[in-house]
Amino acid sequence: MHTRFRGVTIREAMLLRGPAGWAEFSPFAEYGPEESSRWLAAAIEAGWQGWPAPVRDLVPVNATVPAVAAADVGRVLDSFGDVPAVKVKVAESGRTGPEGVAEDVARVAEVRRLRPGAALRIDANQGWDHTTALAALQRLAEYGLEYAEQPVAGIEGLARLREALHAAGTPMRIAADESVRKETDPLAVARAGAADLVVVKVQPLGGVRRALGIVGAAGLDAVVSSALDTSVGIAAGVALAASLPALPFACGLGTVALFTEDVVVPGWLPDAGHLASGASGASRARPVPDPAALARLRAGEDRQQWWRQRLVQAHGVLSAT
Ligand SMILES: O=C(O)CCC(=O)C1=CC=C[C@@H](O)[C@@H]1C(=O)O
Repeated sequence: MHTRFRGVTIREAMLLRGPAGWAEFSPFAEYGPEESSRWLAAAIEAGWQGWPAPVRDLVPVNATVPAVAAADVGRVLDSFGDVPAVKVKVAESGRTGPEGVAEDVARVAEVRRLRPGAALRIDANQGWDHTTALAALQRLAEYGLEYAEQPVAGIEGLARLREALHAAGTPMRIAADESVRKETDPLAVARAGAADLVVVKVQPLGGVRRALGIVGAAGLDAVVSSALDTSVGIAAGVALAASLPALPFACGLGTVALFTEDVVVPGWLPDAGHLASGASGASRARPVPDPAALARLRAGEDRQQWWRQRLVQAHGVLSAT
């Protein structure tokens, strides 16, 4: 990866080839069999079932700006090209005190300076406490945020913050991410009225169809994001975004731009701020890995063995349910 993101600089993924096309199984290294089993369900859908037909061709995407210094923002933005929206990471672990918040504000201000017309959203990955979030979002509101993604942890935390922002005269849309994909009940946040929209990721939610069902049952607008997938996994995100009945916000599916290299050549990067689902009959709805890139990026034998073991364990969970 060009920049450390979510604590990683190397993204590992297992690729599978089924009759419907290539599929990705890439739960983060610290995830156990239970959580990984949903990622495997998504891979099985991708490789052995395929996805529902798209209802739109073009999926607008956002640039994703990791928690870099303000001076590096321009370089990151340039790698995404001209996009309609930018998501800025804030509240990085260990940087949630006053100094960290000042860095976050500087990063957002720099994005706003460089992309005055873009829709802007922040993602705190539940890193702030209530007081810090309230103060930080009131400062950040000045830059015109379309929403704040998971500023604090928990469904009750989101609801309380949303009300406090209203009461303080700075109402702001709240998006739930961890409160959807990490909860045993992904609909609880919607039922509690704790968020205005949901962020949905295909692999953590167990596939395109399951994610579609969750969005429908939640009755909220949805933003589809990547799980930092290779272009093979991005195709599943595009399939979901292209089959949602409504797509009012740009999606976090441009993350191949954060990689130095991808298994598909060229990687699936936004073109004029969009990815094409192939609904129009054109294009590359099912990307195919490049054999030379696969050979170059192949993990060592031990690591491959570890991934095979994870696959077997995740499969064990799936077949027991
Ligand atoms: O939503 C985006 O713009 C890109 C995807 C993204 O931010 C993430 C992908 C994978 C892991 C997460 O830490 C992170 C997120 O929190 O949404």
